[in-house]
Amino acid sequence: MAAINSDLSVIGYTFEDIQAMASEVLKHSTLRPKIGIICGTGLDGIAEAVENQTVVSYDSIPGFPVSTVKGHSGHFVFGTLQGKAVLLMRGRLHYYEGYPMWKVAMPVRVMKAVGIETLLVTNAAGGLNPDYKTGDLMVIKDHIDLPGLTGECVLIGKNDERFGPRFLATNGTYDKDLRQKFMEVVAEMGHADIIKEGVYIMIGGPTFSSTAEVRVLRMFGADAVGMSTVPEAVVGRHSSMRVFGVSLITDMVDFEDGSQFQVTHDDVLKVAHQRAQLMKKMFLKFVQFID
Ligand SMILES: O=P(O)(O)O[C@H]1O[C@H](CO)[C@@H](O)[C@H]1O
Ligand SMILES: Nc1nc2[nH]cnc2c(=O)[nH]1
Repeated sequence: MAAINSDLSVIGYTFEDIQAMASEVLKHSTLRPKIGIICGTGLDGIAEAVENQTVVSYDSIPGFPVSTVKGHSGHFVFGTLQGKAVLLMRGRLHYYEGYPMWKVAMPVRVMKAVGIETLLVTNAAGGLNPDYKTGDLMVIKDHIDLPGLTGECVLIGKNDERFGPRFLATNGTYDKDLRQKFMEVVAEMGHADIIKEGVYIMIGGPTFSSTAEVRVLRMFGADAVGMSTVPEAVVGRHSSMRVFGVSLITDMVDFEDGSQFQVTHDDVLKVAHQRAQLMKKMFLKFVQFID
């Protein structure tokens, strides 16, 4: 593998680095999945449903970063869901862990090189829309890339056209058919009451938002806030993948000055675990409809 970042005119991993990592991952399985799933904080229950599992630890892949956050275990899982080959990431990378933005989403390029065409992303998020409740699911219809708007877009740096175009349109990032199908699946399962569709805003973290910040995020038109997903979705689209995202609302953010409620990561994990089984069932049904 080429030395990572040895050429300072290149920000990030070269095309050859990514191909080498994908070859390393592919050595572990004869499956050739076209569906990739990134599990959000505490949301890797779906991995339990994967049959014929092969696990590939991130630290066994030369040059691959490791996840450092509780609730993100740090490996790929190959296997089948309802007979369909899938590749799961149990553990994502976050900007606040200290990784530069281009590194946060590099696993999506590895997934693309492995053959993934449809990327399903989950996350835990704080509810900003006052109509939402803890435990609701929000299908992401659009996002606000707050780091991107302030100069930390995931695509900053020299662009290799083999990854995708220099300039990327990000309207329509979240595939309309997939969104509709997920909503239908959830409604058929009798859970129409907990499913919403809304706008996800990414903040850098790791601080949860102050009350004044929450007001700004709401003014921007966001329905849920979190610290991930957007770089992955943008790189997914840059790689011509179909992208779908869903947020589990793990807490309602504090709208009132002087509120005593202060969310913790353990609160987030608790709600994620409470919803794990239901989300697993939803994904089992949903993947049946993905080509
Ligand atoms: O976005 P995921 O990885 O699901 O995790 C969310 O939960 C963590 C905070 O508890 C943050 O990392 C936030 O982004
Ligand atoms: N309030 C809040 N809750 C979350 N749950 C998961 N991520 C977040 C976040 O960024 N803010």
